[in-house]
Amino acid sequence: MSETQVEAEPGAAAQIAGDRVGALREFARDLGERGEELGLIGPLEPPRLWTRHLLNSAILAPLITAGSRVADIGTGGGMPGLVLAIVRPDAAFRLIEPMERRCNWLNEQVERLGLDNVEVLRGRAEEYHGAFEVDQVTARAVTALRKLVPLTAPLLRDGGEMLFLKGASVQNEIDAAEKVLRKHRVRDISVEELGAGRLAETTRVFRAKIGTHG
Ligand SMILES: C[S@@+](CC[C@H](N)C(=O)[O-])C[C@H]1O[C@@H](n2cnc3c(N)ncnc32)[C@H](O)[C@@H]1O
Repeated sequence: MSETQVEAEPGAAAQIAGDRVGALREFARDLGERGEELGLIGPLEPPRLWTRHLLNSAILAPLITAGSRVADIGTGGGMPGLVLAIVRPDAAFRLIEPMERRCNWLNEQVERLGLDNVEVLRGRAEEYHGAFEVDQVTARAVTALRKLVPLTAPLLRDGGEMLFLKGASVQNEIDAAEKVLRKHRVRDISVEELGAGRLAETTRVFRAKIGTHG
């Protein structure tokens, strides 16, 4: 097993997670120790757990609105939904994940960390269309934008917001998604670079609203 990264940029972690940094560290420890064996992270990930996964997810926290109802799609081992739920106890998170083993892991962490703002829902995002409405939807590494928009837009209230962590080819994804963006009334699109001056690796977020209100 590879050695888990000693917390990179501890100053940044404390700054981003505030008084929740202890809980984030507990989660990091468990994910680093058991994540590979449980198939939650690849064998190359433990040495870059903080840089690539935890801080990369937590950096979205300031974009979560106080009191927001949030759905995270394809949470896997916890990124970004569980990390955000740890850092933002003032928002309510639904983590939607089809794989049973990953849901068991997420539920175990929710219990262990005493999180009362998280509900883990086993299934695919499309199974929850029409079941509830949220204010914000998040996702990382689930699918390309042209598929992600139809998966997530029906979960959002009119005026709700999409926050997707994306890689360097995000503009190509936006271009390829032109039709579905129009079909789902996605507006106010921006790509923001987060973490500049705080993290060694900055993160891109696709940010947009849907519908006509808000
Ligand atoms: C590559 S993993 C990424 C996991 C996590 N978001 C991360 O960044 O580490 C993709 C995850 O999306 C889930 N997934 C795939 N299709 C989905 C769908 N239609 N609805 C919800 N989750 C889905 C998979 O089960 C898997 O856990």
